Amino acid sequence: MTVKMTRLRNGIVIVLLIEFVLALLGYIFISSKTSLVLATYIFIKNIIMLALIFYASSLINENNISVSEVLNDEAKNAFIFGGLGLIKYDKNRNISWTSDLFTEMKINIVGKKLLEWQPLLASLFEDDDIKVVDINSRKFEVYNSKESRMLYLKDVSDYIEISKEFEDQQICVAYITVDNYDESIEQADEQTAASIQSTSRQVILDWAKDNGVVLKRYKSDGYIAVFNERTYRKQVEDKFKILDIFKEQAEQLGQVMTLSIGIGRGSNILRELDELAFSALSLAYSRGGDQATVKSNDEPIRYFGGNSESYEKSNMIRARVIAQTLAGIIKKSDNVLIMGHKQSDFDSFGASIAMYAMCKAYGKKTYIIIDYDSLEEKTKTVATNLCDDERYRGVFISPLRAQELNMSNTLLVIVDNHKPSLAIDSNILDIVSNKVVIDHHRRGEEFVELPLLTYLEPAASSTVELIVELFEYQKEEICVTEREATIMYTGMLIDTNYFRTRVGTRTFQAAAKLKELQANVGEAYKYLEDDYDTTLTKLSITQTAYRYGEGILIAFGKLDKIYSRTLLAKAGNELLGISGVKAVFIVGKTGKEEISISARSTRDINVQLIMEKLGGGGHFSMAACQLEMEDVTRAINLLEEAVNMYLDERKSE
Ligand SMILES: Nc1ncnc2c1ncn2[C@@H]1O[C@H](COP(=O)(O)O[C@H]2[C@@H](O)[C@H](n3cnc4c(N)ncnc43)O[C@@H]2COP(=O)(O)O)[C@@H](O)[C@H]1O
Ligand SMILES: [Mn+2]
Repeated sequence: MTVKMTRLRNGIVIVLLIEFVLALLGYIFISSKTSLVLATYIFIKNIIMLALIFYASSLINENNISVSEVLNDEAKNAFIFGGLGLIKYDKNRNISWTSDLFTEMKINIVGKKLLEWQPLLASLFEDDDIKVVDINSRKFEVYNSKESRMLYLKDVSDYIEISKEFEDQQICVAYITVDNYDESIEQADEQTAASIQSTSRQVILDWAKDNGVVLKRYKSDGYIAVFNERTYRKQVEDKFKILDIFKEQAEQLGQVMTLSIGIGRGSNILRELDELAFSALSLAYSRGGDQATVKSNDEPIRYFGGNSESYEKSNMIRARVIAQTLAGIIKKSDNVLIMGHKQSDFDSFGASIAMYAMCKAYGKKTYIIIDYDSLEEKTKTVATNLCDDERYRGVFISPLRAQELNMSNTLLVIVDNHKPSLAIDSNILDIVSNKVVIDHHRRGEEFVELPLLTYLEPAASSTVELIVELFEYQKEEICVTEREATIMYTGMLIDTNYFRTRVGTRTFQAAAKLKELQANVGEAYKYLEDDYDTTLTKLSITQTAYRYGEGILIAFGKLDKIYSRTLLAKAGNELLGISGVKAVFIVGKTGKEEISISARSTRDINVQLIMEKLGGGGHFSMAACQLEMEDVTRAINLLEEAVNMYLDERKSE
């Protein structure tokens, strides 16, 4: 209602009241029948009139009026100029009035249902305070005043465009390196080497030119690139197809070369972008290369690619440098603690034994941290027997005992894992400051804090392989008994699925070295033999296998039976032996509220990426995850979704 109308209404009300008071006074002073009738008549008439006046004013309050009537013409123009609009709706959310902006935009929505016109506004009636919607190709920010049933609209198209442009122009820095470049050149004849150099360079230069990337080569196989967010987003949409283009071109030259890309983004400080990009590149390396890893200040790390299994680097320079650095660190330490992963298996335990032998060669007091309650069943049998060996008196200690030792100049060597959550005891990681990590898993986000030395080699078959290789470069003679060599050999058997997967020439060299150290191969196989009942249980799982897509099998355990993770892994190994099978997933209960999935694959499918989608990890062809739930069927559904997602992502690459 306008101010004038309110004043008029109030004036009429006062007149009616005065009329009634006068009639009442007339009756009091005259006291005649006529004055009584008149006073009663005026009373009833005025009551009716007051009711009508208040009803009419409430109707006026609800009904259509223009901004110009409420305010004045200048305010109306100001609203239109400022891109401000108002929409009034009734209790049924029907639009009862719109401000002049809508007339200007030739939009007539009075009488329409608000949410039929703009369904996105529904959230304004729930939690959201403000929503941005498209109206006639312009963007409007809308606020809902529920009390007055009024929507306030503000045209924010220009602001959104400028802010998008600002975001698009943010700088990203990338390090791009060619994996296996030096090795390929070294082994090639002159002509092929020239083609390798020119082709690899040209592919990267073409990509940079097509995408408006500033590129500078800073070493024979490394480039630094600068581009903006718009270009980065395009790469994300294309799923970094430069990775595949490069790989294909290398294949045409008969070479195994891929790209590793580390990108830093999400900061205005160039130095910070450089640091993010460099650490993203290290992450790409430690995950096996052939991928782009993106690090930003405010978003989780993103990975793209990673579709080839890491291939072995033929030169051993890195192993030699690591061996010498490690020897130096051991010599400087007073004593050494060695720790594998929870549910230690033969690789974790074998690697601990191998590390123990190396530290003893340098005369250091050395302990192996062991948790008998969390040892893989067969490893437990072997570890318990080893305790009786004179050489191992007092060597195996519990995590609690390890925490009690004097830690002033202690070295902690973490083997076969690098995530604190997977370590036998994560508290020790906080107590000991001098740490070394030796592992063959692809690096995940979680990592031991500030190690003195990290030897992470995802191309290696096992951690045993990595440590046995280091033996070669030690100045002191390393003494290993037949039994120790056999345990280490068993670790290699487990992690290579009996030399079927992830084996390279270095794997066989390490196996040969163990044989030289008198490893008993027959005994190693015996360590892994299953009894009759276990074999039947394993068969009961493999029998459930069903096809899920081409070359993929999913099998599962009984819904109410609890299995060991090893058993699931074994069932997976069995199924992978079937011809035409590219990947297998075994789902089973491993605790009251824990379901584990063990995944195995050939070179075609990266099961690590699939398991990562479910919070797990591992390697390209051997991975797993644990889900906190009771229902096996639900876990299978989640697994199928993760497989679909992975296949869709690959299809679109
Ligand atoms: N939550 C996780 N996050 C990251 N990575 C994970 C997680 N859970 C598991 N992983 C890694 O995934 C692979 C595969 O694990 P798996 O359980 O399927 O297989 C391991 C053992 O269960 C299995 N194994 C141990 N003993 C035997 C045996 N006697 N016979 C057959 N199989 C056996 O071998 C796998 C050993 O893997 P390793 O620890 O890497 O040496 C694995 O890398 C997990 O670390
Ligand atoms: Mn291992």
